[in-house]
Amino acid sequence: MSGLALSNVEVVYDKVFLAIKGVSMEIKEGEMVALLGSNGAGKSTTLKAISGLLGPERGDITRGEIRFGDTDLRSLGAPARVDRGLVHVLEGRRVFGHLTPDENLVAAYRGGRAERSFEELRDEVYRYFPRLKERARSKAGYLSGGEQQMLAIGRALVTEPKLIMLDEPSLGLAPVLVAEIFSIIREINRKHGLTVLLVEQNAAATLEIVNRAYLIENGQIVMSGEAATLKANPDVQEFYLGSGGKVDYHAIKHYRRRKRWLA
Ligand SMILES: Nc1ncnc2c1ncn2[C@@H]1O[C@H](COP(=O)(O)OP(=O)(O)OP(=O)(O)O)[C@@H](O)[C@H]1O
Repeated sequence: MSGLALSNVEVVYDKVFLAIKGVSMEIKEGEMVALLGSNGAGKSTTLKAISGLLGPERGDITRGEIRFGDTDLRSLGAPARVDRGLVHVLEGRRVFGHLTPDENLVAAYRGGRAERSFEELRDEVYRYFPRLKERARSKAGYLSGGEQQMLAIGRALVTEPKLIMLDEPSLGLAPVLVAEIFSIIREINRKHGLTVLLVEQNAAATLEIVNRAYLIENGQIVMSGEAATLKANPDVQEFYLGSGGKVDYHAIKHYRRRKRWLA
């Protein structure tokens, strides 16, 4: 069972700053779901709450429940969550720059706790990302931004995940590369039934590939639904897809009112 459910989760940083205000979300096994929102909306905080990485940031879950299958995640540390099949690809392509792609993958392999051999998992990563195989002997620090993102995803894949969380994989990449990476993620989701939670600011590209999405603003989920329904929603078009026409400054009051309504 690899479904994920957040129920009424609240996260506080430094004991005072309420960053996540009662977030509830559900991602069923095999689904590909997005969490969309602008800068500072609370997307990364939500992912860190799920993967158990809030501690080093002085963040605490002060309310709510996070379940993965039938496990309550709050009782587990971050490494134990990876062992359960939950992996988080952090924002910013964290790879070891002084190591080759092969060595980066070895470093992520779970050794004695893994079910499959390293070679098998590595070859699978290279099948998905053939560009990485071509660069297998260069230092990861010299790879392009897109290749580093592929390697970061590859490192997550060798942990044998059931659910992968990706924090803004499109950040700073050219649209053609975003399309390539998104389509590979979609293929892994479809062929291997890997459950995916994709955090993005790039709503237009994301709504093309996910089944469903949640929209987050100021630490609260303001809307959710099937990707096609959201794409057709005029508010989503205006605020997230930038296709609502030119901003009319006479209408700004109306815009603010609708924005408040959405929140
Ligand atoms: N370690 C931290 N300590 C204090 N406040 C934090 C910390 N990390 C994030 N915040 C605050 O929590 C809020 C949510 O931030 P978060 O990084 O989750 O947003 P985000 O939606 O991922 O944004 P971005 O797309 O810019 O990464 C913001 O107001 C941010 O300033």
